[in-house]
Formats: sequence, structure tokens, C-alpha cells
Amino acid sequence: MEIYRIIDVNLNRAREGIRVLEEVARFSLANRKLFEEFKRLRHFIKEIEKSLAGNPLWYRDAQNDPGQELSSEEMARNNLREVVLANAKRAQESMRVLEEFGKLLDAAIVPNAKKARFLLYDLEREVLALIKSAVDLTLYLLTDDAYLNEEKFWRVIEDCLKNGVTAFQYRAKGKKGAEMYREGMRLKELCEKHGVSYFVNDRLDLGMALNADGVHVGQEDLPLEVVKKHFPGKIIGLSATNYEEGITGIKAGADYLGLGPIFPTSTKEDAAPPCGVEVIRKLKEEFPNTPVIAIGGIDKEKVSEVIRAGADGIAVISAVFGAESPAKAVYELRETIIKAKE
Ligand SMILES: Cc1ncc(COP(=O)(O)OP(=O)(O)O)c(N)n1
Ligand SMILES: Cc1ncsc1CCOP(=O)(O)O
Ligand SMILES: [Mg+2]
Repeated sequence: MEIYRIIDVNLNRAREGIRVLEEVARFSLANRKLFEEFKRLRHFIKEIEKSLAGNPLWYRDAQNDPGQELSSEEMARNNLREVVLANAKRAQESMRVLEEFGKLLDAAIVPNAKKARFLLYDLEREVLALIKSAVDLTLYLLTDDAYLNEEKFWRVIEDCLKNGVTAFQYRAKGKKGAEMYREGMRLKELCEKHGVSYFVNDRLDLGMALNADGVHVGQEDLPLEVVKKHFPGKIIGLSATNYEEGITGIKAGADYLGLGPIFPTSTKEDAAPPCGVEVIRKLKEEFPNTPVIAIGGIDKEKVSEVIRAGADGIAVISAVFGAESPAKAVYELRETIIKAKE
């Protein structure tokens, strides 16, 4: 009898998890194909239930189920990605339980539960990839110690986030972990408030501790594959200073490239020589699906040229933080990008 209860609870769990994923596909991603696949999967699970000799419902006893209370983990969801991860996991685990207890009750359900579990792994990957590609890297603002330590920084940064920055990277070179955690957290909260994607430069540990949307690594930082392995489902960007590094990075699975310096820059002392806009064109011709974000010496006058060469966005420091009015600079850069993309 308790086996039927276990089966009942897990059939319900799986259906609930899949239902949430179905709504994400339908309303958040507006993806009909995925929406229909989740719906089919839910019906498939209904069929598993019907195929059982007994009816699990006869044994339902929700009142006396000690596992009914929500754990604090179940209540905390910070974004769509976490909703997807939690609900996919819930449905996959339920299928695993069905596989195990099905062996005691009705071996015929085992292969079907397994099939559903593997389908869920594939669908979860597809949904997460779509969520990642929904991140807007059009106007990506980075910090630099010189500006970060200015007194006016906190006022300036909020103005920038309000006026058109779409992604932000916490990039600090000369600070200790405790300060970076405090500062990084304060910046993450501001980004969340303004709907701006939040990245951490160089440091996987800090990115994980802050639950950032992603981490950006350069050629001399932790290897891309290591960062991808330890921060699954997050957006991992890679710097490329030329065509060869760009190709290697794309093939290694970078979610986007930070390509540059495109033009001379005085912000980064150890920057490679400028690579020019033609590299953008070549990379985008060969790999149109990987976002290329141009960086280095980009200001209002140069934006159109990099966007017309095919860049998906620009990453800037001095054009914004060095401007008399950073908020105005952000606004104008955004307008120019939009026009150049038309
Ligand atoms: C978006 C983006 N592109 C390039 C870089 C540069 O990374 P890296 O070469 O590792 O140099 P530092 O920024 O760490 O000095 C970046 N941070 N972001
Ligand atoms: C971090 C970085 N990586 C390549 S160039 C650069 C500095 C970009 O700063 P600026 O926009 O002021 O040229
Ligand atoms: Mg770096």
C-alpha cells in the first residue's frame, strides 16, 4: 500500500514540475515547440499512471504526509533559470523514484519512467540554452578600480543602470575577497533592481558566492572548461584578443566572446595590441550564433563602426565612467547601437 502512496506522490510531483516548465516555455520563452513537448510529456506520465494495475489515488493520504511543508530551499527562487532548474530536478527525481519502486510493483512502468527522465534532461538543456540566449549584452558596462574607488561611484552606477545598461561586470583587480564580496553583493542587488544581467570578472569563486548570472574569463584566467564545469547553466564569457583565440573559444563553448581591444585603450595597461573591426566581421561570418561583444577604446564615435561590422554589443569602461555625464553617455551609446542595428 505504501508503495502506491509513493507512486502517487511522485506522479504528482513530476506532473507539477513539468507543468511549471510548460508555462515557462509558453509564456516566458513563447516557444510553441517546447511548450508542446512538455504537454506531451505530461500526458505520457498520465498514461504511466493509467497503466498501473491499482489506482494510486485510492491510497492518497495527504493529511498524514510529514513531507508536506515547504523547505526554505523550495521557497527561494531568484530568477527564471532557478525556477527551471528546481522544477526539472523535481520531475527528474520523481521519475527516478518511479523507476525504483516500479520494480517492486509493476516492472512495466520502469522503462517508461526512464524514458520520461531522459526526455526531461534533454528538454531542461534546451530551455536553459534559450534562457541564456535571452540575456541582453548590447551595452555591457565594466568597472575599473580607478572609477570604482571614486566617491561618486555609487551614485553614478545607479544612474547608468537606470539609463540603458543591459549587462554589468564587476571587475576589480586590487581588492581582497571580503571587500569584493561586500561590494559585489551591493552591485548585484542594484543590477537586480534594474533588471540588468550581472557578471563577475576573473573569479569563479566570487561568481558562485554571489550567484551571478555569469562569469567572464580571459586567456590568462581559469580555463573556460573548468569554469563551465563548476558553474553549470550560467553564462560564461571569454576574452579573445584576435581571430585565432576567438575561433578556439567559440569551439570550446564560450557563451559569448569579449573581443578586443578593437581600438587603442588606456584603461587596461596589459591589453594586447588592437585587433580592428575586421576580426569581428570574420568571426561573425563563420559563427553567426555566438555573440561577439566588442571591447576596447569604444566610444560614441566608434560604436556604429563595430556594430556594422557585426558585433552583437559593446563593452565599455571609460566612455561611460570617464564622461562628464555617465548617464547621458549610456543613453547615447544605447541609442547609437539601436540605430546602427536598424
Ligand atoms: C566583456 C569582456 N571582454 C573582455 C574582457 C577582458 O578580460 P581579460 O582579458 O581577462 O582582462 P581583465 O578584464 O581581467 O583585465 C572583460 N573583462 N570583459
Ligand atoms: C577590460 C578590457 N579588455 C580589453 S580592452 C579593456 C578595457 C576597456 O576599457 P575602455 O572601454 O575604457 O577602452
Ligand atoms: Mg581577466
